[in-house]
Amino acid sequence: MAERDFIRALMAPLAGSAAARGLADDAAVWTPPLGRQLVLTHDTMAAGVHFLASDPPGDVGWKLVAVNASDLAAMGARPAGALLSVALGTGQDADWQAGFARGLGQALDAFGLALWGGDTVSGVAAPVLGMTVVGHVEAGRALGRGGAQPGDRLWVSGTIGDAGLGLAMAQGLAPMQPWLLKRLRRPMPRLALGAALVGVASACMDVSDGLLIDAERLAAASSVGLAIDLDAVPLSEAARAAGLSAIEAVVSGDDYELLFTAPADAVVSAGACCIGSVVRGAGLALNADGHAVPLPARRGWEHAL
Ligand SMILES: Nc1ncnc2c1ncn2[C@@H]1O[C@H](COP(=O)(O)OP(=O)(O)O)[C@@H](O)[C@H]1O
Ligand SMILES: Cc1ncc(C[n+]2csc(CCOP(=O)(O)OP(=O)(O)O)c2C)c(N)n1
Ligand SMILES: [Mg+2]
Ligand SMILES: [Mg+2]
Ligand SMILES: [Mg+2]
Repeated sequence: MAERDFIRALMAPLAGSAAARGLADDAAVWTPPLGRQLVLTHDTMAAGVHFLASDPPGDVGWKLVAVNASDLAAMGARPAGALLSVALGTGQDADWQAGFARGLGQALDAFGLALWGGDTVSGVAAPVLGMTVVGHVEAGRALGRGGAQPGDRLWVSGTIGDAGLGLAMAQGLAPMQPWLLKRLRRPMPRLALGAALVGVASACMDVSDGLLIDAERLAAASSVGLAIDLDAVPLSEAARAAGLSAIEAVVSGDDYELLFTAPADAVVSAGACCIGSVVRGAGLALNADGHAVPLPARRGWEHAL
């Protein structure tokens, strides 16, 4: 398919907002809501690194939107629009492209994002997808990683470790369980929770690389320590049945849950679990069954450059 046909046939139908101008101009033109601050983020997904080239293309499209929306959720932002970068190889034929567009469109709809534009290239050895998303918050109210105070409690949404098990399944290393595979391939960013945490959470981030490595980042940004009770880390029924332990769950990554702190007297919405507290000092202290647990050497995913 020619680049212009890809844009006309697959992308333009997803780009119905006035801001996108039918993808017929050189750029989008968007009017931000009065008095709101823009929140902007970008995440990349590369074949072999973030997904398998053999994954269903609709799932790849969904996940690209979801991981970006998750960073908006972490900031307490309301989603507005997205710019998409597509670099494809010969393995991504017309069927793959149509499937990708379908999953992408489903996620844009699900998370309230308009497709505003992007860029398309071919000829790369392995597909690489990038997305910039734009959201907005009430001015001065964006959440961040930096506000945790000693005495606050530490919370996490949903369940942790499901996607890591899903990855082992996708790689053929564990018996297939559709619900866990779905947790890897169709993550549900916690947009409603993030928005509800504005004015409640003292610090917030999403968990993409692993709960421990991400908690270390929150602790460092807030200049505090975090005491984490491994027994309190929420595991799904499916993960327990698969034999997952908490110490495995907290380093597995791809969770796209929210990790946040709030004052001890704050009313935290349902769907989150208290897993510890904010303390003076630095770094993480792990506990299980009332005993200190040494920090594992590998605490999550980090790209080596
Ligand atoms: N290549 C880059 N150039 C500029 N900023 C970057 C780059 N990579 C990451 N960042 C910024 O660094 C911060 C942390 O990025 P990252 O670890 O990717 O966050 P997340 O895990 O939430 O996606 C973000 O504010 C992001 O915008
Ligand atoms: C094929 C494959 N291998 C490994 C993983 C696991 N994985 C790779 S990178 C990563 C962390 C998230 O990616 P990153 O680029 O750091 O996203 P960000 O934290 O910036 O949102 C995880 C969990 C995967 N999802 N797919
Ligand atoms: Mg990122
Ligand atoms: Mg993030
Ligand atoms: Mg991210």
